[in-house]
Amino acid sequence: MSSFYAEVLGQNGSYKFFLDNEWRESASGKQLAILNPSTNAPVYSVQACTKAEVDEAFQSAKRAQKTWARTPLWRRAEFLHKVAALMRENAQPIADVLVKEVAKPAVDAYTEVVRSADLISYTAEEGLRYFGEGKLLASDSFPGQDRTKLCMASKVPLGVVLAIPPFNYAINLAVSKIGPALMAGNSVVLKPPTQGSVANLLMVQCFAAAGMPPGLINCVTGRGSEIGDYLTTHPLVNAISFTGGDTGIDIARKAGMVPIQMELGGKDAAIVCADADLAATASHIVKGAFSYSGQRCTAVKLVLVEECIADELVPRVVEGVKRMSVGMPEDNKQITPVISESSANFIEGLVRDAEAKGATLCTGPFRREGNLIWPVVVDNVTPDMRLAWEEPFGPVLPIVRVKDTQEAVEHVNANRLALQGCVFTKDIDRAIAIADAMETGSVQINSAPARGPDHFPFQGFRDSGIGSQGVTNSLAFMCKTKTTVINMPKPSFTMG
Ligand SMILES: NC(=O)C1=CN([C@@H]2O[C@H](COP(=O)(O)OP(=O)(O)OC[C@H]3O[C@@H](n4cnc5c(N)ncnc54)[C@H](OP(=O)(O)O)[C@@H]3O)[C@@H](O)[C@H]2O)C=CC1
Ligand SMILES: O=C(O)[C@H](O)COP(=O)(O)O
Repeated sequence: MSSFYAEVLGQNGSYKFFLDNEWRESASGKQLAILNPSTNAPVYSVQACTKAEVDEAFQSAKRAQKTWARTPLWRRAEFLHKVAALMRENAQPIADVLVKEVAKPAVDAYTEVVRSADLISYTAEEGLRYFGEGKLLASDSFPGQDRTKLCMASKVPLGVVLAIPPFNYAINLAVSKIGPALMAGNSVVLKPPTQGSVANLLMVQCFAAAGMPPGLINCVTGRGSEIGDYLTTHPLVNAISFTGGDTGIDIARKAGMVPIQMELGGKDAAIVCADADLAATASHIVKGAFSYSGQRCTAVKLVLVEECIADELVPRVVEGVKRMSVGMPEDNKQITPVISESSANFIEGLVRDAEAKGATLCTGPFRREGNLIWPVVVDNVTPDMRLAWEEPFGPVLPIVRVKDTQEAVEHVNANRLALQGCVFTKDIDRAIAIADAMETGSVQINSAPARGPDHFPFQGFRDSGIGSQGVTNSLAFMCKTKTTVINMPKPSFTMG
């Protein structure tokens, strides 16, 4: 690894954590092993930070925030542009680490880092406009009021933001929190996913090298199950931005009066109408379901197809899936090992449950070597099967044959998860009617679900989230409104 990262790695081969612009080893003396999903062997290790170090991280972030909030907006933007440039320069080493930590195909890992740099640049520009404007309200628009009060509504920072991203977009979902938080004048305590920690530490080095004031971002490493509660209930937390699974529901319950932004799991369904272009639909479904081996919150995790065309659609999907390459992320295969052995066991359990209850495995017998699972298309899934409702987060695509689109919509709306969905039809009126009836955060018409482009609003309903992301909505989350009212002795009308 280049000298750019010399300070990040300790002499004992373990990666350090970052506090007050210093790379440090934890006083715990304990390191966490990160297993390479492709081999299940340790590949890196990081510090298991102590509660005292978490306290220090928050205290230092609190100090830094006071100064940062007084830093002119254009300087905040200038800083973020420098970070983005450094991330582009260092995209390859960060991507190489992602390949080993989370088994993301090499090209996709690189794309994620570049996309993240672009997100930072966009946030800097959008933030300049967003925070550069406030509102002036006059009292006489309210019934019975004279024009004696002028109200200035401005956007002020929240304070210290706790950012917790998941493994699957460890860099992109870290910067989608950090960028808006910093533009708004907040400081950040970052708790990276354990698998994805080293990539996050290298990313933090890009912030440090861009001239970051001490404490503006502190990055503490450790297992969520060990230090998670301590972090999320810390008295110095002023906001939490979390992306992950159902853990987020527990965090939300405990958060109290702290503003939270939650992006949680999904069970994104593709509704296929009888009049859809089946070749294009099958191609969107295959890509949507199996990119990064289905480990995307926005992956197609269920197909609901009108039964009159199911026998035409399913073979096209299966044909596409059989063409996918399976193997190691370094070789840039499309299907790579899933994140962990326990995840692979969970995915296998869902498939076995469906098989035992009479579903059809269209891609042949279930095949798995370690964490590598060959892609599975499961047809004739029925509502009594777990696959009809649960999120596999793996390369498995369940297909439910429905009598009509009303049954499909009812199925979508009965799930506790409600992130995205999509509908395929040539009839735009029908597409709009179905999209309106689907009670999910987003609906794509004639394409698979996707988060990007990253400035689009992105939100989950029900157990899939609280609040909305996308650059502008995240900027809005990262601030609060403050009003200052000018009271005048008598009504005053401009130019009046
Ligand atoms: N809606 C969306 O935008 C997205 C949702 N997701 C969802 O995320 C899930 C997969 O990601 P995964 O990383 O496995 O999710 P997890 O919920 O397991 O972990 C997410 C993050 O939370 C941390 N964490 C774990 N326990 C706690 C705790 N008690 N308190 C605070 N933090 C904790 C993890 O750290 P550690 O790694 O140390 O356990 C990790 O950094 C899927 O359900 C997926 O759908 C993923 C991407 C986007
Ligand atoms: O959270 C996720 O899984 C990703 O943000 C999905 O992003 P994409 O849909 O643009 O791949």
